[in-house]
Amino acid sequence: MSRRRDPDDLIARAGRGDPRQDQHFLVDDRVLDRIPTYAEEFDTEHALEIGGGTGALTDRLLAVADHVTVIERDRDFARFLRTEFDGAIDEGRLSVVQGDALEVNFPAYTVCISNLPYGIATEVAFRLLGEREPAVLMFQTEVADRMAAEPGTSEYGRLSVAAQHFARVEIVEPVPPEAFDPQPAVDSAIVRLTPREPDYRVPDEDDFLSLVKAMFTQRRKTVRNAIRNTTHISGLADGDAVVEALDEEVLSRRPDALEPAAFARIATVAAEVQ
Ligand SMILES: C[S@@+](CC[C@H](N)C(=O)[O-])C[C@H]1O[C@@H](n2cnc3c(N)ncnc32)[C@H](O)[C@@H]1O
Repeated sequence: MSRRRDPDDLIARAGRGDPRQDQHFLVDDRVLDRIPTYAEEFDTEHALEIGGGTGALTDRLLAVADHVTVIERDRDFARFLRTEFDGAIDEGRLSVVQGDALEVNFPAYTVCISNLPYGIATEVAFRLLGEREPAVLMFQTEVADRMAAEPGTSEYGRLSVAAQHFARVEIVEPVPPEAFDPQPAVDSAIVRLTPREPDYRVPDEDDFLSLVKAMFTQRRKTVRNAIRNTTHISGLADGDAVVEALDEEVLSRRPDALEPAAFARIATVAAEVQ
């Protein structure tokens, strides 16, 4: 790779990040250089970056992608990115979108590679999962662990089921606070999401995710009670009918022990009896 921009130089010119705005900029060149390598097996024709900041990662993405779209909420950093990368913009290789990543439309990207703003990382993850495109994302470790968690663990929850439903989830690198400026109060980890078809079917994706969301509000109850108590969240018209149609084996388990396929089975039975 040719010489990339120095992250400390970028901060010196763009200004330091404000932690209250989720602005923790990567300053460790080795981590910055490694991030695109985790996407080597993916189509990097159009990379989406959420939260461009001073552009240290944008610079690395421009070295591997034909086109990069950066979404940055902060007006000053968005303006800085447009000036700093005016050459790439003139060549038609970079688009800078100033706005909130939870609100703006995503372009038709082929891979998302981002050091996410942690305050909205879980919501962004749900949004990205629905896009069914590959991703390499920096999260705080606690969120990365939840995505990769196995049934029966305290980290296992709605995010685990959704992530594993859409993708193979791999934690590819732990990243310490010292890699950032300013340093976050938490440890971080890079997660790779490789889209895949699950080995089970769901009748309707939205209904499945609503059911999972509902059941995890009662994660330590039995499945029987969780189904009955959460119809206002799951949208099930008749929770009792669903319970009656399910086997005792699943009804007596707890939602936090159910693998994604078991939630899919409940969603299938629910669709049949509604
Ligand atoms: C953790 S920093 C990463 C910056 C840069 N990519 C890097 O790696 O150094 C997150 C960036 O997301 C931006 N941001 C925060 N909330 C955002 C939102 N809702 N939508 C888009 N960008 C946001 C912040 O201004 C900040 O620049």
